[in-house]
Amino acid sequence: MSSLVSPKKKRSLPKMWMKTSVMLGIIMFVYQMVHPLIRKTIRSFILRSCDRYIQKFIACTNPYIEISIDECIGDCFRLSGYYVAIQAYLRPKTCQLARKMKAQLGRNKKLILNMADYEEILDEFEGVKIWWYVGKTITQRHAASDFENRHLKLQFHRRHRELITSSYMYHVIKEGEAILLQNRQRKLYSNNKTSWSRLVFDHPVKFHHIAMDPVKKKEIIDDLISFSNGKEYYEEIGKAWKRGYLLYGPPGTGKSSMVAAMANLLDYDIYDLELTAVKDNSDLRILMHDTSNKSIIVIEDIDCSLCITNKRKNSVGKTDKEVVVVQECKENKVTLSGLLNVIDGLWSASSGERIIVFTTNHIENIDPALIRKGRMDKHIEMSYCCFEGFKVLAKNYLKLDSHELFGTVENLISKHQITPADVAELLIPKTINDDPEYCLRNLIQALEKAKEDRNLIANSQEKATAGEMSEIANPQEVEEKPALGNSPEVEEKPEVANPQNVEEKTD
Ligand SMILES: Nc1ncnc2c1ncn2[C@@H]1O[C@H](COP(=O)(O)OP(=O)(O)OP(=O)(O)O)[C@@H](O)[C@H]1O
Ligand SMILES: [Mg+2]
Repeated sequence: MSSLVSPKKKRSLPKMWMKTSVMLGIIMFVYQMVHPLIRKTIRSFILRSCDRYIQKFIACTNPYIEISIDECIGDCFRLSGYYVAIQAYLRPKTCQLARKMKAQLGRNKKLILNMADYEEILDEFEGVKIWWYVGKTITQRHAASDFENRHLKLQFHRRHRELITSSYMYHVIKEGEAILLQNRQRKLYSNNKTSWSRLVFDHPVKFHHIAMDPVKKKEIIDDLISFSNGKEYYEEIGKAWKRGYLLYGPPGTGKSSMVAAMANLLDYDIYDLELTAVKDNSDLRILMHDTSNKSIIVIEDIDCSLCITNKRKNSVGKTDKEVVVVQECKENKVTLSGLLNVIDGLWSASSGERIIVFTTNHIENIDPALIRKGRMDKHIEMSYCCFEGFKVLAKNYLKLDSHELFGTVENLISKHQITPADVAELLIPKTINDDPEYCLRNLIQALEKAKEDRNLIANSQEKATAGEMSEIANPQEVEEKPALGNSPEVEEKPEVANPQNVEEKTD
């Protein structure tokens, strides 16, 4: 072999290497000498051109398509709703399949597991395999800090492009959002002048705790459920997806409890709007527009809230309480028309499902404009405790479905007005020795006392009316009374009342 290579060529090889090395050395030296910025540009140009060719090469040989979803949007401060929903959708599979996971503390200190960075899991949809992968890119946001922006990437074969883009992606987001909704921590918002502060809403009351006529209760539940499922229906009839409820009745009949039960049934937040804290109509508008979908906006005791009721406007013959309200009205500039405008504006401006609830002890004091159908679609009377309501409370508080004393309770409760709040209070065992029978007897005693009180009142009323009647029936007696001379006022009256008497005297 060695005889085939000429000695001249043998000598020129090391020479060539030397030349090339020198050339490379010079290039490297010049490259090092140029401005770092130019260096960076050259480097990224080379990388980009390589990357393009690499991508082209991969595209020719790789039949898989990728879609990526960023964790943050825009300015990197806002979490992408899609990302969170997809994470929720993948969570059950993550727990089953992922080898590396990240743990977070969620609602009620529940552990939430998500895929760790660079982890991959497999999903299947209508027999098609889809790979999900978590990646991240690091961007320099400030000189001092780098920002990690994660993304979820899904990979699938190009022959399933149509299925994935038109069905699978929607399926994932819909499922994910449903999971999020189920697990979300609901909020109770309360307002100051222009903003809301929030607390975790964790009221345990459900509809089965509410003591009321079961037929009426079912009607309300059906109404709420058909409202919450009625997106398409509301669209079809061209009506905003909103519903207004007016709850009225004496104190302690369960109006506030009903609002909490509604929120629990529909899984909504509650905005407890205190109108007396709001300065004027424009602040009210700000507050109302700052409420979110899937929420109940409740204005408690609407008749006492502001100068927006009939009674407050015509405040002749005011009671002390009313005087206070009228004084407040002068300072407070939220008006009835302002409230109506804001409610109607909110109805037309927002697209999601919302409920507004007014509660009152005095429906007769509310301006009809405020509660007309269309604004307050359903008027619900919360009334005194009936026997069916008592049974609900007995079941809740005493775990009793029946008892020999139920008959007595039924007999008494149908004749005497007692609020569910009072019944509930009487049925709660106060000491460890208070057995159900003791509590029932307490209730019976209270009902019997109410019966006696009512009889007493009725008797005294009867006497009073009998007295009045006899006064009207026998007017002479009335005239004669002054003659009895029992009071100084009566003594003076005849002289003024009967000028003839005076004349007679002078005669
Ligand atoms: N219908 C009811 N069913 C079950 N519990 C009730 C009912 N009504 C009242 N209660 C009990 O009484 C308490 C007070 O009731 P709630 O605050 O709901 O009454 P309200 O009608 O809103 O009174 P107010 O008009 O004074 O605001 C509740 O916490 C609950 O324990
Ligand atoms: Mg209340």
